[in-house]
Amino acid sequence: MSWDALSQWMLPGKAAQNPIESKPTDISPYCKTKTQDASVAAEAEEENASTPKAEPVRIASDVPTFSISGDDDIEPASEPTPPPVSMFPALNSAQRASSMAPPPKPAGPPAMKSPAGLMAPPPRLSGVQRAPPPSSASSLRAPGTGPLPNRGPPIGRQQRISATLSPNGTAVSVPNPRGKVLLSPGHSPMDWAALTRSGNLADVPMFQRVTPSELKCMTGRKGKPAWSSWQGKVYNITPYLPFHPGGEAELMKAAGRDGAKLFMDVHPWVNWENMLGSCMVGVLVPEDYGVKGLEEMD
Ligand code: HEM
Repeated sequence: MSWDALSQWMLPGKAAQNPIESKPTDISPYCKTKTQDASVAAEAEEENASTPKAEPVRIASDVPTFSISGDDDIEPASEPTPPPVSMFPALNSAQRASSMAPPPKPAGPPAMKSPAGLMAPPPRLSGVQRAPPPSSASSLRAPGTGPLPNRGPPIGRQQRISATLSPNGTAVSVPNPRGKVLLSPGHSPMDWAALTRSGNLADVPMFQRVTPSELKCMTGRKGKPAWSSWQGKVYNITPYLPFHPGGEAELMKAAGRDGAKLFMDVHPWVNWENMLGSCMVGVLVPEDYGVKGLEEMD
């Protein structure tokens, strides 16, 4: 197949007129904060105290001694400073004597304390059917109904082109002022070129003389073929309908009548005769063509 077959459908010198070509971070329960670290260490110390352990032999001189009131202001870094004892309210104050009631406990069942000091998980709702967890495979499954993505238009239906692919593969919306359609698979211009070479597509036994009223009859509806005339010749445009880049509906406007004006208004650079040569039915004759001939014979 050669592209030459397509270029011959363009009228010489007209192709150039074609405008187309041209919350702060969530910390996991396993990730402890500094305060959690301190409490966990305190718990561990308590546990150690209750567990009997072998005591190492200690030499009294190893124990460091400190003087609180002394001038020595160097504190050993290894010993943590004991937290200051709260002196408020004062030991002899009325507030202490009245002994304030503790804050009320929250209503509801007491929260279970887990060994790690973490909150217990919320109770499960009994009787509630849980939905299965979304699986990654479900997103790969084809939907039961509706169109599938990226499959193009349904076969047998033409759709106006409204998007194309950019060089990086993303869909780009483009204006389609010319009204081109997406042709269904197997109906490209190349396919049409191959079909026209395969034989005669006029669907008539021999060349016909077609009167205007006969042409008017061939509308492509009610089982009749669609014929159209161009410069005195009549063509069967039915086989070309699914191949027409402008869509079937547009082409059907020329059915049953002279299509020259419509054709030239849209694409004067297209070569009708070359494209539809194998669809030629015959020639257009005046309405009284046959009658006149018979009258002359009388
Ligand atoms: C009957 C013979 C016809 C033939 C052989 C024919 C052929 C073509 C071709 C080859 C194209 C593509 C043009 C391009 O890519 O530059 C086209 C497009 C188009 N045709 Fe036709 N056509 C015919 C009749 C008609 C008629 C009668 C109409 C309108 C009533 C029409 C409307 C369109 C439109 C809107 C487009 C898309 C826009 C464009 O390409 O300019 N065509 N046609």
